[in-house]
Amino acid sequence: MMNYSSRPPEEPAVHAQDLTVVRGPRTVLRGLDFTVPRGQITGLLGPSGCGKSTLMRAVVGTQAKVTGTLDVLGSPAGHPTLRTRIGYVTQAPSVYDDLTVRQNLDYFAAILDPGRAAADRRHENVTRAIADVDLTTHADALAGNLSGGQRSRVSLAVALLGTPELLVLDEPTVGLDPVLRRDLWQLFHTLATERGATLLISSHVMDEAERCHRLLLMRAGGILADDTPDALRTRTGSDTVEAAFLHLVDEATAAGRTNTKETTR
Ligand SMILES: Nc1ncnc2c1ncn2[C@@H]1O[C@H](COP(=O)(O)OP(=O)(O)OP(=O)(O)O)[C@@H](O)[C@H]1O
Repeated sequence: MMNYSSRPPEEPAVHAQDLTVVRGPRTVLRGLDFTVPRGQITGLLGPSGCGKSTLMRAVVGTQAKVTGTLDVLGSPAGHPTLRTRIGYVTQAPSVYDDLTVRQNLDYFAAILDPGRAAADRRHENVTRAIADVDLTTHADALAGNLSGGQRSRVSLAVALLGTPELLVLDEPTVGLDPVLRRDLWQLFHTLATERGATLLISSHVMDEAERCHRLLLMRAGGILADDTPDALRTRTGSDTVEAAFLHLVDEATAAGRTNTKETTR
């Protein structure tokens, strides 16, 4: 179990101020301010191309041309000490097709926790991670013979190996059937409530927003809202987060029109 006793309770897992990212000729994220609280699930939602993956890459330290402030678990994003404290799952499953599920995990476990003395601990961690993602009955199957959803779950199991404090998951439920999606969201809640992990999860499926403790709603490289699902619904007088999002988009578009009129006057 992780020990958080030395950090102040109010310190967020992620703190961004004026976060800006340029990719190629484009400014993809424009001066974002937000925080991600510890021990909760924060959903990062918005339409395709709005900058969700870029924001996640910045948080895990793999994105170039990042300016502004971006602190992660008390250190600047990308700091070497963060490598073992963050689990990151990209949209493309990163598994070796010619290895079984268990062999894939054994391989990554050996990198994280090397040496003969750690063999028993590695075995335990690998078995737990495989069970966490519900692949115990497929542990000896070649990854190349698994379905797309099963391969994504192997990637997730790899990210769970080191018991990370912060899990950054880029669209982890894409292509999964409703039962698996529900089971994965149950796992995410268990990781937050029982293991104290912080989860930052992107999705463009609005019904998944209802399962998050907090939401960062994004649009066109900006943050449209940073609130709880309940507060968003109440503030916009909407029944669902999807309706709240559309309301906020209309509001932002109308405000943009007003600004344009004002500046062209
Ligand atoms: N290498 C690049 N050079 C220039 N622009 C890029 C590059 N990679 C991504 N972009 C642009 O940056 C923007 C944000 O991309 P990003 O992948 O972060 O969006 P996203 O919200 O994660 O989308 P999706 O939900 O489809 O994965 C997009 O408009 C994309 O076209």
